[in-house]
Parts: sequence; C-alpha cells; structure tokens
Amino acid sequence: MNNKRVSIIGVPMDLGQNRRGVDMGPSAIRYAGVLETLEALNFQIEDLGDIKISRPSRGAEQLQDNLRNLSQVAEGNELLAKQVDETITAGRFPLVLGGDHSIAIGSLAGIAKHYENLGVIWYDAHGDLNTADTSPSGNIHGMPLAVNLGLGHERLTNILGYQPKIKPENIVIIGARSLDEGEKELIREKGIKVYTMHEVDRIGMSAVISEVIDYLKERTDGVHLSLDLDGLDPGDAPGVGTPVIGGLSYRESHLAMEMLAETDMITSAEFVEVNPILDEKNKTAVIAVGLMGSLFGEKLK
Ligand SMILES: NC(=[NH2+])NCCC[C@H](N)C(=O)O
Ligand SMILES: [Mn+2]
Ligand SMILES: [Mn+2]
Repeated sequence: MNNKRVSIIGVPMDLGQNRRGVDMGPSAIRYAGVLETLEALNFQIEDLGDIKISRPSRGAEQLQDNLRNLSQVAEGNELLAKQVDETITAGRFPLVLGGDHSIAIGSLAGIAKHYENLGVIWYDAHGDLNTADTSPSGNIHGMPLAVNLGLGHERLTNILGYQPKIKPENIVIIGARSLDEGEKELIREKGIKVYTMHEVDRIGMSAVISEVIDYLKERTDGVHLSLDLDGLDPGDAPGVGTPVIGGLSYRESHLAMEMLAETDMITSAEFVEVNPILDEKNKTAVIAVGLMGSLFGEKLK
C-alpha cells in the first residue's frame, strides 16, 4: 500500500436488511484487533469512530416502494459519503467497517468523485445489483452496486449530487454464486465482468486475480475493494446474514489479498456484513482483520 496514512470509519448500519446484529460489526472488527494489526505493519492509523445511524422507532420500520428503511439508509450514507470524501481530500486511505453492504452506497459516493475511472472489486456471493423493481426482498444491501451505476431511487443514486459513480466496465465481481434474474440481465446488458465460483474452481484464484489485476490496471486510476464476508464460505466465515454455501475459502481469500497488496493498486476498502450475533466466538471478525493484514502487506517472509 502506497498510502501509509489510514483512517478507519465504522458504520453501524443494519437497516439495509432484516437480520439484527450486523450493526455491531465495527465493534467486533475493532475488538478483533484491526488497529493493532495495521499499526504493526507501520501504518499511521486514525480511528474516526462510527457514523451516526438513526433508528426507526419501534414498529415504524418501513417497506415503501420495495425499499426497506429508505430514509435512514439514505441519511446514514450521506454522512458516510461526506466523511469518506474528507478523508481522501486529507490524503488518507479510507478503511470502512460495516455494517451491512448498503453502506457501499455512501463509501463509493465519497470515493468515486476523486477519480476519473474508479475500479471496483466486489468480493461477494451476491451481485448486489438489484433495484426496487427486481429485488426479491426490498433489502437495500442487495442494491448498492446498481445504485452506484445510477440505477435506483434518487435518494440513493444522487448522494453528493452526481451520478453515476462507477462505469460498468470498471467493475469486477468475484465469488458470485447467488444472482437474481434481474441481476443476471443487468450483468449481460452492461457487460459487467464476473468471476463466479465456476471460474474460480476452473482456473484457480491465482489466475483469477492475475486477470483482474491486468484488466483493472489498464483502465482505472484507483481501485476500491468492497469485500462482503459472505463471499467466503460460511464454513469459514459463519457470522453473516445471507450465507451461501460453496464459497471462497479462507486460503483463497488470503491469496487474493496478498496478490492485491503486491500491486499497490488498492486505494480504498470496505469490509462488510460481519454479524457478531450470528458468529462463532467472533471468528468472522478475526478473519476480516486477517484479510486486512494481508491486503496491507503482511507477509510470512
Ligand atoms: N450484501 C448482501 N449480503 N446482499 C444479499 C442480497 C440478497 C438478495 N439478492 C437480495 O437482493 O435480497
Ligand atoms: Mn453478499
Ligand atoms: Mn454484498
């Protein structure tokens, strides 16, 4: 990592989906030792604390137009976008801790305005490419990538007043194994590059990441890593709200992070969907911190 100054931003957001507890993800990740791990690698760390997420009053949770808790999710993401924007302006690397994946709406809004051609690596079992029209659940955590392409409700697509945030050809999805029909159509229509589990099994993670690096290197001026812990197999990372069997292994994931670290191409990152209530002794948060260590250059020799 070129930038030695890192700002940690916690986002205790659980309103983008139905399972409570993922709002405690930032605490669980801090408790698993994120600051100590990065400090040991000689990064200068600043912890900006948590973004304020307002809670709908009891019984007032809303599913309006197939968008659950739209106003709280939009407000939280506006605050996050501003914080991330200021962090990059200050010349620091934003490391965002979730929270459910709806927070990628705010983080990318804050990041993408600093780049002409921001690349995005979406490490996830899911595509998160739904809109209210295609979503089977109304959960906004299944929509952030579509929102960043400028598709979806204005309150989400227009955060910080510009859209789209990302170009479809600058996105690579890795680890997909659960895609809804509307998402598959969008992937075809926009020509989004996807390495499903089929490709990972077929050519191996090493070849996948080499291809991803070559692909993004020639077309982007910065790369954001959005890592959903459910991209990993639930046997390894059980503390997630929407687990899907047959996922990326712990070892494949470390290899991916190490190969990315060697290229110095990652300019911002977020680790999301850690839900300590569903976890086993904080294992998933510990894995998240381990992966951050590899991403930030930890080596055995
Ligand atoms: N970030 C996530 N874990 N997303 C899961 C999304 C699941 C499903 N595709 C939905 O839209 O409801
Ligand atoms: Mn997911
Ligand atoms: Mn996701």
